[in-house]
Amino acid sequence: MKSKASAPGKVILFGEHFVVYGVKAILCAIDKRITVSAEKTKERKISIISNIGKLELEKNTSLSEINSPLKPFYFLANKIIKNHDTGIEIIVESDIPLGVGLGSSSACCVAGAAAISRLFSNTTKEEILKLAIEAEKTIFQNTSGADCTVCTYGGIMEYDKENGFTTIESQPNFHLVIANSNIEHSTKVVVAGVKEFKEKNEIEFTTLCNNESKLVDEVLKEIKENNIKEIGNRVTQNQEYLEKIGISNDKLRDMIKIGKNGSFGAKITGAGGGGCIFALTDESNLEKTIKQFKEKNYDCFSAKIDFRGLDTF
Ligand SMILES: Nc1ncnc2c1ncn2[C@@H]1O[C@H](COP(=O)(O)OP(=O)(O)OP(=O)(O)O)[C@@H](O)[C@H]1O
Ligand SMILES: C[C@@](O)(CCO)CC(=O)[O-]
Repeated sequence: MKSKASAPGKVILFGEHFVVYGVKAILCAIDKRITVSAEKTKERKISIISNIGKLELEKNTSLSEINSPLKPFYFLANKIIKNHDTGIEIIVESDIPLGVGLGSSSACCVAGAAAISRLFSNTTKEEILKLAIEAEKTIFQNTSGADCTVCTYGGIMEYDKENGFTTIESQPNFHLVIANSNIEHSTKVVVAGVKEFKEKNEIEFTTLCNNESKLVDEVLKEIKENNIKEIGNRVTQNQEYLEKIGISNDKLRDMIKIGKNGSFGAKITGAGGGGCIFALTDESNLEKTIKQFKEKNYDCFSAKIDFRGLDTF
């Protein structure tokens, strides 16, 4: 028997990094996916095959001995098959570029948790999300849980660490143009850098958290009114807060300048330090924005909101 699951990547529209410290964020899932298939095997090993490499280990290997980006899959498989007399083979297929802020790790953890657990029982989305966050913590202990949540449920949502998520019911008519700096980041490393900034600048960081929190509340009102111009201004304002915490660089600033030129606003999305930015557009300025990135030889594509979330088949 084979079990298959897929989960979308994501864009953080507002609130990355501040969400780790309890501020509300706004996120949406995007139409790029990771698909994981899992199959029981007679050989009692855990084997993982992905476009980024392979890992094959005996059951019950200590996690501290595993130095592989495939560790979250091993963690999930070992936890789930612990009491079953079986091995497992996992295959990962991805169309989400890795380490650029589009939630590849969360999509892996969500699709992995679903594909593996559903070989044994009919796990709910809630249970899968819990497993996925545990798996993500094997590579990035401090995760806010925001990314796994939106990859599980899809759509557009507000999220905070204490209260979890609330779906945003109004479906704004915007398009996102995502441009990739092709500078890979490690979310864990960038988040650690922000922690250092916070510790050295406690007062400034608290002010930034308060400002971000107000900004997110205003955006939630503007989304209801579909006021795209105003939402775009908030995107640009949010980027200023991200500049202050040190996760931007010259290339990202150049991309944001290009993005802002044709669109309603542009900012980094995800951890930063590299990775992607997005520009907020609608039908009126979508093509122009894409053209401007292409003219400067930036890798870019338009993304739609994914409303499917986790899919199992
Ligand atoms: N195709 C893949 N196959 C296996 N593992 C993958 C794949 N893509 C991503 N991963 C997992 O996700 C990790 C990258 O996660 P990281 O958090 O650094 O970036 P991201 O999730 O793409 O960005 P962000 O967290 O900012 O959205 C990899 O080290 C690996 O563990
Ligand atoms: C940087 C961060 O806010 C988002 C990464 O996509 C980290 C997190 O929320 O776990």
